[in-house]
Amino acid sequence: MINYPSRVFEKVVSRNPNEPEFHQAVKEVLESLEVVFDKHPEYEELGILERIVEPERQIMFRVPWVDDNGDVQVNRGFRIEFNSVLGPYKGGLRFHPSVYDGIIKFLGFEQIFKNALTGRPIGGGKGGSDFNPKGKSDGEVMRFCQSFMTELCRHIGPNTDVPAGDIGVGGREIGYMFGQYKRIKNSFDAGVLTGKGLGWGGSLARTEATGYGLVYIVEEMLKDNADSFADKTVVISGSGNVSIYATEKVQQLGGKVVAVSDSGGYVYDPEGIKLDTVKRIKEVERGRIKEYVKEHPFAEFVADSSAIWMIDCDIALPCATQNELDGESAKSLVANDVIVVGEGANMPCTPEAVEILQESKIGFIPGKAANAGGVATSALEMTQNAMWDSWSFEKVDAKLEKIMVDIYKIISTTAKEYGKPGDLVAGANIAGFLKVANAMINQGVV
Ligand SMILES: NC(=O)C1=CN([C@@H]2O[C@H](COP(=O)(O)OP(=O)(O)OC[C@H]3O[C@@H](n4cnc5c(N)ncnc54)[C@H](O)[C@@H]3O)[C@@H](O)[C@H]2O)C=CC1
Ligand SMILES: O=C(O)CCC(=O)C(=O)O
Repeated sequence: MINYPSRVFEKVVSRNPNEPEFHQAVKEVLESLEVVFDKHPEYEELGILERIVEPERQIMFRVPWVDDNGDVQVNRGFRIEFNSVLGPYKGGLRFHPSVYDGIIKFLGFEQIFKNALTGRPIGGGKGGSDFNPKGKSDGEVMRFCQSFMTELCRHIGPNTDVPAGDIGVGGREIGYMFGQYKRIKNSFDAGVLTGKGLGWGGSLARTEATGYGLVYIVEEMLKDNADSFADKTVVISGSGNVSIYATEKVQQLGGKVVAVSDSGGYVYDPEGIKLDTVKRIKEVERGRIKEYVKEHPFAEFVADSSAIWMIDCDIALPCATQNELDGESAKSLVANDVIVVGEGANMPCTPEAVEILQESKIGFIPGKAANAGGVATSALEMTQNAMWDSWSFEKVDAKLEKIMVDIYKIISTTAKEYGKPGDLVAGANIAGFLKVANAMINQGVV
């Protein structure tokens, strides 16, 4: 007879057809949990898995807006409120043309366990739209965000569901959405969104948090092996929020980042990436990374973003998007004697890549632990909002660092306890699951 997680997985596939990313995320978690059910038959008796894979609520809505030519455009909006057993639904909004319910569902599912690992009282959710902000004017982005929030505001609130940014959603978009929420509700509910501007309820260090947090947890793993980032050569994909601030922290710790990318390709700068240039191109001009080589003649641009993993390095940090690092890329990292891969993005490594990296004994930290610093700092922003207070950068950063060190300890200890020492995928999935499952038992069948 097939075991409990496999039976639940089969049902997930048949009830959610054509959603391969969601299947991938669920499969990885359920496979890790097989060892848990031998010790805890009560989870099966209470249908914990059947409930955990089913979102509490899924919202899909029309987002009509008018472009600069006066033409009406229609996009799809999504919010998937996955699990609120630990606190209000919490997770970002992604604006990208690839968005459909399968992507939002995989991200929302990951968010449940990630948020549990942070130790903060936050449930899991995610949302977004197939709107493509690339090439849109500020006015178009504003009108889109206002229309998106006109519907979303019915479903969110500081104690209900608290969205934030993700791919394609940064400070500008959060500002437009907050303005529209406040206008409709006639209420300055600072805690309804995180990633806000510093002058109106945002937290210092939230912008930096995901990238910094990633580097803190990787540094902790290196420390466990009597090593550090100093003098390490590092490759970081993407050149958005997570990548930029991971690069900044690696550089502060004495490492050399030699390559970053966007969906058009990567730049390789053997002298070390000049972060000021990347910040200007991406954060101010909203341009393409290939512009970098115009200013730095020793750098090279290669119009193939996936080839970034062929570059010789010590540490690889995928910080762009799901499934960006496949089996071939993993083989190349192994051949180049990489020592650690830390996932800054959500599910950036394919299952085949994870298997290859783990079999080769490369230190591997999965996204739900490695990129948890962003949402953890969002929770710190919610705390400050609830207290009508704002903390210094140093205070928030110190809390973030401690949260990341604690996550590393929890996931490595849990992996050992369940007979899988060094397997941080299992450690993260099991530790996150136990916290959520036990709270679900306490709260009854709801
Ligand atoms: N922003 C946050 O606080 C958090 C983000 N994440 C995850 O980190 C990843 C990146 O998110 P952000 O930096 O916030 O988004 P962003 O929109 O600021 O940046 C995304 C970057 O990835 C690049 N990109 C997209 N597809 C690519 C590809 N195939 N190859 C190379 N580059 C590609 C884009 O050009 C852009 O530079 C996503 O997986 C997101 O879910 C995870 C935790 C928190
Ligand atoms: O800060 C947040 O709530 C969102 C973070 C996020 O979307 C993520 O962890 O993937």
